[in-house]
Amino acid sequence: MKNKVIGIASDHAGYDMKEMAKKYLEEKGFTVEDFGAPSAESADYADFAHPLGQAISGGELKQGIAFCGSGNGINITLNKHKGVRSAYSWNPEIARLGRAHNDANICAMPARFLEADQIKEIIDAFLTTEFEGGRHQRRIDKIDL
Ligand SMILES: O=C(CO)[C@H](O)[C@H](O)[C@H](O)COP(=O)(O)O
Repeated sequence: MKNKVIGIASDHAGYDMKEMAKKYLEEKGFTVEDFGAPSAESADYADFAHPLGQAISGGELKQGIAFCGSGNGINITLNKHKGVRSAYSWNPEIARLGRAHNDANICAMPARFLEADQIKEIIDAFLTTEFEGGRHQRRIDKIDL
């Protein structure tokens, strides 16, 4: 398990915010493993979500950040992977709750509906919040089929 490594993925619609977030995370001292998209050229979110989901599900990476235009497609795809809990995070409080209550291991955001500063705040909330455990662990234990 790589601890200070964060996986990141987007489609074309999330590409610019992915690049921005990658730089922000690197400035904070994280190593970022980029699963694409490689550019803002039209692409399909599942092609980049699945490799990130596999890395989290397989235990190779502990946490990830993901973007698509609305955030829906990439979030839906990531959550198909066993053990992945991708929280659809459109503001910092939702991201904080995703960690505190859901032990989310991926933070998925709607790139076309957020400014860069909002995304930085969401990432900060996601990365600095600990899982509370207790009753929330019992609930999480019931998620995977
Ligand atoms: O938001 C998305 C999926 O939930 C994608 O990022 C796409 O951008 C969206 O589906 C719109 O597609 P388009 O090819 O960018 O018009």
